[in-house]
Amino acid sequence: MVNVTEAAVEIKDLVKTYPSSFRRKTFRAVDEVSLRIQKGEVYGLIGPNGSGKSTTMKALLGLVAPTSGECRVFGYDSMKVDARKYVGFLPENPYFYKHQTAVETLKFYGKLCGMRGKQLEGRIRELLELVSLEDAKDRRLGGYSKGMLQRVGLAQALIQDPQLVVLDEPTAGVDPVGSRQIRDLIFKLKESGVTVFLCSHLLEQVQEVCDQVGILFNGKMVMQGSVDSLTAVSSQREILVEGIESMDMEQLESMLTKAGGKLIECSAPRKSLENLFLEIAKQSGEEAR
Ligand SMILES: Nc1ncnc2c1ncn2[C@@H]1O[C@H](COP(=O)(O)OP(=O)(O)OP(=O)(O)O)[C@@H](O)[C@H]1O
Repeated sequence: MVNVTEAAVEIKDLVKTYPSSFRRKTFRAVDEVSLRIQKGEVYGLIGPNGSGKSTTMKALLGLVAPTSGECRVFGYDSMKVDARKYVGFLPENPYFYKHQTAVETLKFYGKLCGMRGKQLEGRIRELLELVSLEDAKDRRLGGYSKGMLQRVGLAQALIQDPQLVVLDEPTAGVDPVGSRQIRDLIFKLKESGVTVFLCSHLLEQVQEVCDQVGILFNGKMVMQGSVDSLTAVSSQREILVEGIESMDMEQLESMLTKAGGKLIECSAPRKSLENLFLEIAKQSGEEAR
């Protein structure tokens, strides 16, 4: 059973060094990183290439041994087998046997987790429905698109009904329709109380889906907190007006000046390129493949 009194993830002063060829010095891929994820939260780790995101995740999963510091999953030391019972993982570049179908792949991973028979078959059915791959379940993965492969990867990560899911770039190489499906899946996981720890370069989606965000640069955690607290510009207010054909800008500006403010920008709002793309995809009846 998951320890209900513990945080889902606790990383304390994590350091991971690798040998560097330069004068036999070591290089710090992760440099005293600490973070805590409460149960049911979605936490996003962001940062440029090589900033230490994957290494932090791998240390949490016990796939790399920390040089110093500690990582705990529901209170269990990450290097101990107990910590892995409640965790699902989607690696950055998941490798699947291309000759297997989605059902065969999920059966393989389910068996690795000790699942068998009716329990495993039922779980596979549920997951194929969750990731919308029922129609393609008997096709070989060699013919799957990148978006479909990522969804098989997600189903694989969820096979043993984990309480914590670690997703390393879940939308890498996936088009906007596919990445929106993955975003919706993350929302579904959150709704069902699963804790999600992800890293991504799609900052708009991270902002949409995460409760907490950590920003890594050169292996160091430079900022972390709730998305709202990090993104709010507390000294400004945004007002969106509809139904005015022509506006006396001078009048508006003088009103704002009288109230002690200053008009910084006045323009028609824009939709994001992502929303525009999704609208067009919908209009042209594009089904996610
Ligand atoms: N096994 C290893 N041996 C040596 N150096 C490594 C090893 N694994 C990672 N590194 C180095 O550690 C640094 C952090 O790598 P990491 O993969 O954690 O970054 P990342 O933030 O996940 O990058 P990306 O966004 O490109 O996936 C990089 O400079 C990388 O080259």
